[in-house]
Amino acid sequence: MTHPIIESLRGGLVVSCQAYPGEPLRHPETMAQMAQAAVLGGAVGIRCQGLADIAAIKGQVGVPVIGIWKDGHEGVFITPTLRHARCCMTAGADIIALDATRRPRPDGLTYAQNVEALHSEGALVMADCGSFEDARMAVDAGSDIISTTLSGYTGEREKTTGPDIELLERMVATFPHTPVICEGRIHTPQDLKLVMDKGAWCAVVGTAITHPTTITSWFAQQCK
Ligand SMILES: CC(=O)N[C@H](C=O)[C@@H](O)[C@H](O)[C@H](O)COP(=O)(O)O
Repeated sequence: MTHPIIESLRGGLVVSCQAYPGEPLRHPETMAQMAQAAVLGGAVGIRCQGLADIAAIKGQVGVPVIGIWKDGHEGVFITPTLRHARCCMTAGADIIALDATRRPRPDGLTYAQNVEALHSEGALVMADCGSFEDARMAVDAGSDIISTTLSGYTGEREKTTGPDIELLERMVATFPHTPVICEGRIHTPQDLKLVMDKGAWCAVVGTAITHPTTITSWFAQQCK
């Protein structure tokens, strides 16, 4: 049976609210306000980064929160170790998203060992995959959700202009018993409709909703 928290995301839009060190919106309260605004617009879940943001957002919204902790910029950096994952749990995340590539992890544990430990502690795990082979590994490891998050960022898949539809379709067709989230480069409502039509359990949109600097640049480029 699908866990009620995952069931509540089915068919809906999850909004990723993230701002990075040095960026003007980098403040937990600002991200919590962003998350509240997204929920008012119809988001069924929020994805967010960093312990302070997870806690601030959990304090303000009733929808499930997918928590990550990005540490570093190279190799495995999305919730790279079991320690990072446990901290996300403690901060209040309902679902912990982890890098689910087949690359070595900084603490020497395998992805499967992370899932096993987190499940024994009551967490739900979302696998951020960069390829079909990652998705297979993540399903074999017992992930609660698999996603296309890292497609185009790990060298295994070309970085498509929009979402990686080909990978999404293959994951949906091959793993019918594991919810597949489409995440990454969904930039328009039309992109979102397409990924839902292709069988995504739900979709995560970040930049196109919550990163005004990038959105502004899309418009500004048209003035040059
Ligand atoms: C690759 C990576 O680090 N992705 C991150 C994962 O949390 C975020 O930077 C993205 O904003 C998120 O995946 C949503 O994608 P998009 O912003 O394209 O809608």
